Amino acid sequence: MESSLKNPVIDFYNEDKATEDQGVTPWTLSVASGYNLLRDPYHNKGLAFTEKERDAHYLRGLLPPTVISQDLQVKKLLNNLRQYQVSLQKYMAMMDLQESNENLFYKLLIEHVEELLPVVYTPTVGEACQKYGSIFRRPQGLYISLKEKGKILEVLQNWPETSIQVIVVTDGERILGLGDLGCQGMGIPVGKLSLYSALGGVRPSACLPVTIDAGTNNEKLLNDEFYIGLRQKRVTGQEYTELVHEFMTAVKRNYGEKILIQFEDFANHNAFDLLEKYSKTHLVFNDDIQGTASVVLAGLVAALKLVGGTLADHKFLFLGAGEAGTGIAELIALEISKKTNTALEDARKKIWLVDSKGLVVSSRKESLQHFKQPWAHEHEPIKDLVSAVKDINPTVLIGTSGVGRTFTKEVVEAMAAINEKPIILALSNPTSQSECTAEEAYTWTEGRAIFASGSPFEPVEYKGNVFVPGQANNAYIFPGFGLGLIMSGTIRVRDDMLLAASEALAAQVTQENFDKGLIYPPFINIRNISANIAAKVAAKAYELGLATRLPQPKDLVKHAESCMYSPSYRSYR
Ligand SMILES: NC(=O)C1=CN([C@@H]2O[C@H](COP(=O)(O)OP(=O)(O)OC[C@H]3O[C@@H](n4cnc5c(N)ncnc54)[C@H](OP(=O)(O)O)[C@@H]3O)[C@@H](O)[C@H]2O)C=CC1
Ligand SMILES: CC(=O)C(=O)O
Ligand SMILES: [Mg+2]
Repeated sequence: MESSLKNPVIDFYNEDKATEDQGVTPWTLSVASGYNLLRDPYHNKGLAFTEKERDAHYLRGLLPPTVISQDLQVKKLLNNLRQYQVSLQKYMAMMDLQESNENLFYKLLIEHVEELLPVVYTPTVGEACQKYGSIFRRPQGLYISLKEKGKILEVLQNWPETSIQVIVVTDGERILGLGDLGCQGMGIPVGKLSLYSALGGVRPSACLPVTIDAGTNNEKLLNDEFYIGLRQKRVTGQEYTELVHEFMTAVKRNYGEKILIQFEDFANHNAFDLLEKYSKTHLVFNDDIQGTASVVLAGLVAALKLVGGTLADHKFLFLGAGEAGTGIAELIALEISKKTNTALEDARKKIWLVDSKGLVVSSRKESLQHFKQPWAHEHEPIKDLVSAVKDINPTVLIGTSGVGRTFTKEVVEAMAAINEKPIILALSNPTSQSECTAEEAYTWTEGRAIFASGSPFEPVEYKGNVFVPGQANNAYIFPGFGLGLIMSGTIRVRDDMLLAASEALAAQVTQENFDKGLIYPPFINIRNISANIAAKVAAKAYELGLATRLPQPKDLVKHAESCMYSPSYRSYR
């Protein structure tokens, strides 16, 4: 990748802002041209180069004579993608496009987000990570392994872009509900950052995917000849801590105080501690703990319109007491506590969690990990979920176990027996790990469930009615949340910002959505939704005195929209 990357010759995205915010030179005389221009994914337009551009940039003869519009390119690519029967082939075609013509990739993704989200994100990204070694073509992010220990700052400087605003980092130990995929977890930061740009409008060149390779305990990968990571067991303790700390320190040193770092798909034995440790010194958030919490709270608040009552009137039961489960539980409790002016401990009493050993109860407290302890209420032990449902009588059942088909017919029927409109959220990803399918949820509740899942399901026909399941995925939150932090120059994340994001998302659910039983707005409006989320998050940051970009813009929604990356081609002078 040559210098043209850093010195675009185009009417650069939001030039004035880019200059002011990131110190980028907006105009430069260094011109990528000819063959190199066609090989430069950031400036390539393929057949859309105009006659004048072909003359000016030495492209004559390098392209066939026809000139087509970007819209026609999108149409052609969509037609081509639809020919593939296998999702992974679609994924690879999308990755090839991203690596050959970035603007076209984003235009296609933005304009057909509902069709293509399952391709670049869950569920297909899960399979892509499992097979990442076999399908690996070109690096899409930075690999920081134990081999780089002691020189991580230099490694960061190898990345061709300098004005990075957001990093998504994983160590690959808990990739979706697929377990430890080691270095091949890279598909997740790459996918998440594609959504930062497509859904949240963060400039693609400001995004950096990172995978920390501290080894893997996945024997299958260790024995796989195509595995791309270190062939050793994971390091733990001091060695792991030092590696991550060196990375965190180098990132701040290289990119400054306002660089946003999103932790993604770390195992829970590291995730909570890293969040706690670095939230004091860095702009960090954990998507699985906090982003998920914000999206689920939004869905539940919206669902109140369908089921009635306040959040405090409901009772919540989780299958899975890890990052997602306890993260969501805590934000629900916080919201209830704030809204009803009650103590957090009392609000927590409305929430129950089941882990692999059964209901989390006080008699287990000594042996529980610290993040489960606030949920260890007084109750006799219960081993299985059906008994827990029958005993606790929840109005809301949330799956965050990472284990598929754990909401059995008996469990769902028990929910339906207790509730007129049971709220059932099967959040585990990818589709194979979903606690139940949409069809099961609607059939077993005779069409009464309010259902959403982490990975998408098709609409279901049941007794002549069509039920449209929602997608409860943190993808609704993190792109807009990140945009809000970046555009306001915020330096720390606070729970109140997550609540603000949640409120903004819930407010985007329309009567038309409710009439279809939906508790989330469709993804088709996501850029508008993200602008609203960004505005609320930024407003909260200004209110808390954590935003550094002053003065505060008067209309934050308009400001968010004006900051958003557009994938339309610019004309090359
Ligand atoms: N929809 C969305 O936006 C998101 C979805 N997720 C999904 O949520 C799932 C869990 O992620 P995360 O919370 O980070 O994972 P964790 O590993 O932190 O937590 C998993 C929890 O599930 C429990 N568990 C595992 N197996 C069973 C079982 N058979 N019965 C009951 N409980 C069980 C574990 O129990 P124990 O503690 O005893 O081991 C643990 O408490 C993943 O599939 C992930 O893809 C995550 C983030 C966002
Ligand atoms: C969606 C997501 O972040 C997860 O499943 O881990
Ligand atoms: Mg995740």
